[in-house]
Amino acid sequence: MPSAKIAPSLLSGDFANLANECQRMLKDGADYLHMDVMDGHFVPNLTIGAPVIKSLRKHTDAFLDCHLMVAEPERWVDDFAAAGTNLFMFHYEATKHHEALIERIRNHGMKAGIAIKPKTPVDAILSLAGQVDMVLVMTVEPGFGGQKFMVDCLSKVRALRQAYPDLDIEVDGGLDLTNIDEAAEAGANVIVAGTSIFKADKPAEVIATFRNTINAASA
Ligand SMILES: O=C(CO)[C@@H](O)[C@H](O)COP(=O)(O)O
Repeated sequence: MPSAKIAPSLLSGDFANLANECQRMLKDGADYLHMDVMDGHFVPNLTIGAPVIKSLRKHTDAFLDCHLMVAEPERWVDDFAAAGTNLFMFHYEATKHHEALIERIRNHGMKAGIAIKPKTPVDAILSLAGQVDMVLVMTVEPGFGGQKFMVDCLSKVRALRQAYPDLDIEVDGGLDLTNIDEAAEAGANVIVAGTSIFKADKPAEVIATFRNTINAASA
């Protein structure tokens, strides 16, 4: 399995101080910055859009892992590419035109990712997973930080890892020091975490433990 990448979710950071929060996470060892984009339709919450990514890009060269929890993700490819997004992660449930969207994202110079909600079976994306740079298995219902980790979702990670030994498989939602072992054992290598990193006394130690646990499982 590929090496660990730890992606703090800025949803748990201070939105009024976003550039500094990103720098803080990078200094503490983050590999990616996970940006949660919510439209109030696909999920019952509203966060940021491409203008914020564009502003942030002026402050950092870091890998921006943008998770679009939006209806009609096709509408936003141009804007997010122009804003400086590295990876455009869309939801399987949000479109019927998966392959065309993957191609369009790539043609705009971004990496492409596909995400599934907890109730979506893994079979829905088993073949599509071979066409993307990263798959995201949600381990909470998308929309809010601070929810309880849904351990049952790890069976989907196991199935994906078995089918794709070299794929980046991301998990997101409720990840913390009590469940990172299970996520690692299932085969996840990209860890998104908001609450457990931002609320920690020493975020750098949490990030390091996540990384060591994933890398130990893949050794
Ligand atoms: O996409 C989402 C929620 O929809 C996540 O990225 C959360 O922001 C993760 O936060 P924690 O569950 O780790 O607090």
